[in-house]
Amino acid sequence: MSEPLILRLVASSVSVANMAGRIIRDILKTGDLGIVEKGLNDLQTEADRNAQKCIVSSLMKAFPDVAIIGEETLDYSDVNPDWITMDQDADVLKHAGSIPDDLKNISAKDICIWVDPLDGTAEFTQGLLDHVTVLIGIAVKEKAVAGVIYQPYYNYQNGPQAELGRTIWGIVGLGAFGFEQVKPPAKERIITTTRSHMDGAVKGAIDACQPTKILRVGGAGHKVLLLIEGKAHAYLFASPGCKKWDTCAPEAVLHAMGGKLTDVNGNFYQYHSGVKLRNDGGTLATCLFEDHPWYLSKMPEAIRCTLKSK
Ligand SMILES: Nc1ncnc2c1ncn2[C@@H]1O[C@H](COP(=O)(O)OS(=O)(=O)O)[C@@H](OP(=O)(O)O)[C@H]1O
Ligand SMILES: [Mg+2]
Ligand SMILES: [Mg+2]
Ligand SMILES: [Mg+2]
Repeated sequence: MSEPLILRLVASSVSVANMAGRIIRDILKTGDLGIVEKGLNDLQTEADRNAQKCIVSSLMKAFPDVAIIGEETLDYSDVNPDWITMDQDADVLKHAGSIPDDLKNISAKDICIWVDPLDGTAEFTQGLLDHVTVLIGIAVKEKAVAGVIYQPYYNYQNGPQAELGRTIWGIVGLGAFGFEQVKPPAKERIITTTRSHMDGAVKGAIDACQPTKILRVGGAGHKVLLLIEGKAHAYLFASPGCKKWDTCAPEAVLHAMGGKLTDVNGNFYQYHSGVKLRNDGGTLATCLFEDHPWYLSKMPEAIRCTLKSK
């Protein structure tokens, strides 16, 4: 009998995220990023385009009845056949006996896959390579239930011989894998936030939490990696900048390991295929779910009102 659909989706997503990571690294090696300005402070490179072509074409072929939404608007008529993979990661498939009951019998029509082929594009163009992640989030009905975060330049500080890349994945109710879970330092309050889009509201919300340290880094995926590895206590971005493809995979991985991601009013985002793309309510994520209410209680009233999710 074949493995449960949720596991096959995650196993395919892990394999295709690894291939997308190789595509990203190959483009950087050419030295020509093919940068297009989609809008103000909003870049797209050949790596974003080709990585998404690889991910969406592969997943569409493997799961033709599932909705897939990617960040980039693309023409899929010229996809390189070498970028289409039907591989399924064997280590993921080993978990077939531990799937939580509510995910055992999901239906393809209830699934939406959210793809950010390259999260941290600005940082990629600036050489801040560890900020880059490939994000594939899987939602069943409105809930983010599984996610893959592939970090293509993990280890790059260790020199040219170092093996690059790592895969983190999780399923809510099963667990999260591919990293060492470390609790954040008890006597500190480290908050990670945007490096590129700081404004009065973002700063006001952070200041209200009286952090001992602020880590300004790129990418929703990278910021959630800082949480799950205990390098930050909270990810706070009191701005409607993130989209559903930024938060679906990170939210699922975080929830799978005991953290929590909501808007700044404490509401969960919804991820069914008809939902609004923009996360109007901002982002508050904590690596320990029990810390979440404290951060919510510190949100200034004016910011909570402005960022009411619509
Ligand atoms: N309109 C608007 N207002 C405020 N902030 C915005 C806006 N659009 C994008 N952003 C922030 O820009 C960062 C990069 O966006 P993306 O994650 O969409 O980019 S990408 O995946 O790298 O292409 C990301 O912030 P970082 O957290 O610094 O990565 C987004 O939250
Ligand atoms: Mg982008
Ligand atoms: Mg993104
Ligand atoms: Mg992107």
